[in-house]
Amino acid sequence: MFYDVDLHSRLMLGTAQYPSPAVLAAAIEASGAEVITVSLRREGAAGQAFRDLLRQSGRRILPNTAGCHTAREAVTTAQMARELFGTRWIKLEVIGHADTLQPDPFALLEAARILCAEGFEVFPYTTEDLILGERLIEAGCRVLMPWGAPIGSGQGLRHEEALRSYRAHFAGVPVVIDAGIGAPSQAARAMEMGFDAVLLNTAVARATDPVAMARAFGTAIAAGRMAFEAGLMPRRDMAVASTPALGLADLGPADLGEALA
Ligand SMILES: CC(=O)[C@@H](O)[C@H](O)COP(=O)(O)O
Repeated sequence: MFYDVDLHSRLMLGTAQYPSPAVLAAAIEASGAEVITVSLRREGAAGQAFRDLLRQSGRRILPNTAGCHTAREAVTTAQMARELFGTRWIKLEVIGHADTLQPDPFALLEAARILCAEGFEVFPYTTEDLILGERLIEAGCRVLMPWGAPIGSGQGLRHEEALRSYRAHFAGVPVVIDAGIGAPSQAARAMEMGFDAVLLNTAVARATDPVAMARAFGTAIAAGRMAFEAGLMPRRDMAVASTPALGLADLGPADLGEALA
């Protein structure tokens, strides 16, 4: 449940950097994603044609504030997005660092407070910091989106242990891994760890065949979730024989002699 919306697909797909609008449309279709995210600043919600393409996809649109560097910019962009797309959903990105594209935690929290108070349903792109997560919840966010790795890096779950703690700490909150996912196996891993969804863009848009890659991600994410729900076996440090010893002949020295006679 993401702000009282139940989704079947746990993949949220970005719409930037595709080789053509036709490939984007086909990738959305192949992915099975029910939520697509669009950047107002990067695409400039790029004209009517692009918006029409997104609407025709029939998917729920999650506008995002990618490219914003201050709380003020992000708030204004969110307000524009609400007008343009007629949605209260907003993926809130406030970038603090040009190299790492990592979130600015202070500006993020400031913007989240303002937007939640204005009735927005905020999906905050955040680090895996637990205290920041708590403050975002206090501000009114009902979803958290920690990064897997820096945007566009394809590194996967860079701080897996921290993300594991994050998942456990916010057990009752929908948590989406956002950014840095490079391969379907990494997305499946996130799902196996119990995250609620994965948001990604570059790995599909920049694939040699974006449509096939979108399908691969959709399948991997569904499989990862299925594995989580099936209950993964505990990881062990030592070997444990998988074949039961029960019922095996107990060939002591005497029996052995007989058997060989
Ligand atoms: C599309 C979008 O919202 C990005 O800012 C997002 O965080 C995706 O990151 P990747 O491109 O690394 O998947």
